[in-house]
Amino acid sequence: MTTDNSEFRAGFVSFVGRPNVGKSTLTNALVGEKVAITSSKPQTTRRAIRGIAHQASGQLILVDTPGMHRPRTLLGERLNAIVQTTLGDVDVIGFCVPANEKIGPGDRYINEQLDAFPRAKKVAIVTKIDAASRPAVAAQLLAVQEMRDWDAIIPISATSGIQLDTLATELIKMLPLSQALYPADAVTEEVLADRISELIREAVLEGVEDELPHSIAVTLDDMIEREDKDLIEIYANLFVERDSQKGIIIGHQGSRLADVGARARAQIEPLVGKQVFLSLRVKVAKEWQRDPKQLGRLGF
Ligand SMILES: Nc1nc2c(ncn2[C@@H]2O[C@H](COP(=O)(O)OP(=O)(O)OP(=O)(O)O)[C@@H](O)[C@H]2O)c(=O)[nH]1
Repeated sequence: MTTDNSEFRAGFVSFVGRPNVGKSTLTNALVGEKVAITSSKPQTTRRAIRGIAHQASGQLILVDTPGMHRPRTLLGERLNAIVQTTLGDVDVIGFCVPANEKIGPGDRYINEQLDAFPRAKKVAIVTKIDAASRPAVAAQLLAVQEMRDWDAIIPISATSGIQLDTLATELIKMLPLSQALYPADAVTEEVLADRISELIREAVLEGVEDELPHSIAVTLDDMIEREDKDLIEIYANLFVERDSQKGIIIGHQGSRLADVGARARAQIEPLVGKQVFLSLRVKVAKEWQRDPKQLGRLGF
């Protein structure tokens, strides 16, 4: 290991930004393994997930937060509280803004919130540069520069792998001198059950209508390692808010749910290194986003 190197740095970095700007995709690209779920639906990240990116010069511990936005429900308030606690603790905050969308009120709101964390270095990351023309990227870099006195401004593309090493190197330079905080092969601290739940949520979100994503929560009832076979049995619940949503998820004669199960299994099997039997049950928890008791039960 490189821990005896006196120049080695290690610390915590969190990416913030409007929903859908590419924070989870960036986390995954830096870590090189699927640790945070990504989705084309906004606001799908609900937990502070840690991914760890290892470089010769240091170790970046990535704390993935839910999207920061003006809260409208109790769930929204709790999510914002998670963001506040997380950001109070990190060495660097990476403010993400996509190259292919104009800076708007949502971006400015988040930028203003960053004043509350004077300890953290602040880096602007212009994401998705593969999806914008060169002049548009240049214009976005200028617009971002006007927002505050950043410690660095770095354009990247997570999906095309552009400038990811540069970003990692620059972020590591801003971390404190420290020996490695995790073993070199660690990619995440999140417990297996949480990662499995997130993969199931991701599978459910694929191809559903816009109103649904906020209304889905996944809990695991049980995970049983079979002794007679190379098999893990996973029993999971999908919570929705209304009966009508239950129908959407299950689909005609259970066809959608079967697809969801197949997609989730394909993601979970490489993670656990075994065959997976997955049982999904769809349940209705009325208005769970507004009910403190239910939120607690569902792990928020
Ligand atoms: N073209 C392009 N698309 C990207 C890039 N990074 C992410 N995306 C897409 O943008 C969408 C949102 O990405 P996510 O990583 O889920 O965004 P997020 O900011 O984590 O979103 P929330 O979890 O909702 O906060 C997905 O459809 C990604 O495939 C990129 O570098 N280039």
